[in-house]
Amino acid sequence: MTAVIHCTALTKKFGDFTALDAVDLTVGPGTVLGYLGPNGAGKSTTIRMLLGLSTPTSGSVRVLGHDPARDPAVRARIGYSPGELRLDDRLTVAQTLESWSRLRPGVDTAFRAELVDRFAVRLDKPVKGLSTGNRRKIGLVGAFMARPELLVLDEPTNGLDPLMQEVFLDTAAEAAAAGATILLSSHVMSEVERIADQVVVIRAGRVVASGTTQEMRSGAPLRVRVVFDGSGPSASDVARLPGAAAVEQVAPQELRLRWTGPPNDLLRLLAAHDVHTLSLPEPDLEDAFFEHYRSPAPTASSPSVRPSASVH
Ligand SMILES: Nc1ncnc2c1ncn2[C@@H]1O[C@H](COP(=O)(O)OP(=O)(O)OP(=O)(O)O)[C@@H](O)[C@H]1O
Repeated sequence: MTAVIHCTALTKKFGDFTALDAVDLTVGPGTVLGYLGPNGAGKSTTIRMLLGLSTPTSGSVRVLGHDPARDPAVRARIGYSPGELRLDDRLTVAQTLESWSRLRPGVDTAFRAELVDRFAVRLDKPVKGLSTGNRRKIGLVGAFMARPELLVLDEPTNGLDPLMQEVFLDTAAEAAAAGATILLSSHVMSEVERIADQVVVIRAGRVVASGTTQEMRSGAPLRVRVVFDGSGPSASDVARLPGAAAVEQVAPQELRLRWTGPPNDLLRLLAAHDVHTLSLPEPDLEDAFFEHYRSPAPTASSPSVRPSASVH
């Protein structure tokens, strides 16, 4: 099966600065990929190369089997919602959507009208002076309206109110159900968790983790809270266990800590005491994500957790 996105050792330098460093990324058809990373991680840099808007310093990028910089026709098969949408300020919203529709084949005008309705877009407004959220909504209608094979969405909910975020998630889920491949760059874990099958986390231009949302969650530390009847183990005893981190004695009979891995050693230690309450909630993707923020930035000698990302 041909990958929809296939990047090999993708590298982008701006002068001496390496914004993206040998990223391998393979996204199979029909996959919804959450592409996550803190500010400046390299998400938009990757996206611009996927669209042929910028060329790699080294490495290769293939989108729908083509090199997007050499074969710009492939752009017509991609629905793109940029992080910052540039619009022609002389046009109205209706004229903007009409001009985009003329540029690309396959726009279903009935579906476009439905999207305008869903996203509560005011067609008669001049684009000049539109709010960030309203600009975002136009960009999303433009991305979805031709039912493209690949949707590349750069922080699509930035500036949207909660109702519109829901509309976006429903529309993206509908496109995915119809077989579209989606690359969703985001800071918002909850939305990624709702629709992504796979997650890739980049940081300082490198892939630091990748896997299914479930795998990401299971690799995340548990936030443990334990309250004892009587005395418990000392914080230093708990901190000596290899899975423990950030152990805090928050009250004479209460400990809080983060735990990574199977909790057997911890349970054995706790069982020697009289435990009143033990709370060990299921980690969520937010925890997994912030774990990658907290760990030291990757360097050449300490590469990523799983340095390449292959998701199908
Ligand atoms: N044209 C450019 N010239 C110089 N540096 C650039 C250029 N474009 C991006 N960078 C730098 O490359 C790094 C990655 O930027 P990028 O916009 O890809 O990050 P991002 O993950 O999309 O971040 P954000 O979430 O803030 O949008 C940043 O340090 C940025 O300052």
